Amino acid sequence: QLCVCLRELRSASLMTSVTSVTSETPAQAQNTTASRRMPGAIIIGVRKGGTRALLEMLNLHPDVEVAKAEVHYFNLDENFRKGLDWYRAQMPLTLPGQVTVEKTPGYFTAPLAPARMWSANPAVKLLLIVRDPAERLVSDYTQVLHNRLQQNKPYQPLEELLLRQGRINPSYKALQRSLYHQHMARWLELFPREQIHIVDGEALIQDPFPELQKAERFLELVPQITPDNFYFNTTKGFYCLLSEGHDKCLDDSKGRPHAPLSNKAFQKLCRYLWVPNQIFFRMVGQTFKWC
Ligand SMILES: Nc1ncnc2c1ncn2[C@@H]1O[C@H](COP(=O)(O)OS(=O)(=O)O)[C@@H](OP(=O)(O)O)[C@H]1O
Repeated sequence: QLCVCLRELRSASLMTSVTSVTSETPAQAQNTTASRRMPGAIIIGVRKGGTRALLEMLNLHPDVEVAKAEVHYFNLDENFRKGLDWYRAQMPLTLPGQVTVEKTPGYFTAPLAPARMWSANPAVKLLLIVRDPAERLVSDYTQVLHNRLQQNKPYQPLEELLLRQGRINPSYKALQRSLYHQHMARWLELFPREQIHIVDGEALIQDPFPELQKAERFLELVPQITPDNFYFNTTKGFYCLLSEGHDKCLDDSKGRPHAPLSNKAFQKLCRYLWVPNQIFFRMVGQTFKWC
């Protein structure tokens, strides 16, 4: 009930600290004080990896409250300058014992994000959802293309950006974001490996429940999410969420048809990514079935 109440408070954007009205002693009342707390866990990336799905799925747990919008605190200087009080104010109301989770996929590739996050809270738990980096690149391009089309801006075909004189163009930004080992190395300089939980993005699409069970364990939550929280929506082509009689699918920006890329160019990309992927697998002690 408190959880439902909190959700209402959050959507009404009320004050930063609210005490429930009961006939408790001040100490008991303090225990039910809802306030905006620093995140106990952050989904740091990867962009287009399934970060929104993971956040919404974690939010099924009654002891998890999530920041609905991406906060971009540790990656954008203009937000970072606003300080930790500003950051905390972006968080949802929670009760003691609940875990606050935020997701900003831009953190993973931002050079300064690991050190900034470490100084804010070296004990914060990190979640990284990964996906085949070749597919991720195409999805990344598709999103940029969609935004440019909406703003009537010119755009280049993917193949033109990805290839220069028939070879993979290493300065293409979306390709750099897919070199997971380079970014991961920076996080592992500061955070111990066991403080970073890696979620398999493809597995989350195929069958979300087992991935959520692992995430619950990592976050030391009492298991509460069940297979009944998910159903496959044939129209959407993805699993959607069921909770307290409500169902929720992610919006149409998730699962868009990907921009075209010739099979030949895609194979070149896969070959290019093979070594970086092997380095990443070794670095994290986990392997994935990527192209
Ligand atoms: N259940 C469910 N419903 C819809 N979409 C799902 C789901 N699970 C994972 N995905 C995949 O999430 C991909 C988008 O990833 P992100 O949310 O990380 O994107 S973003 O970086 O925040 O823009 C999105 O990628 P694309 O298919 O390339 O659009 C989806 O494949």
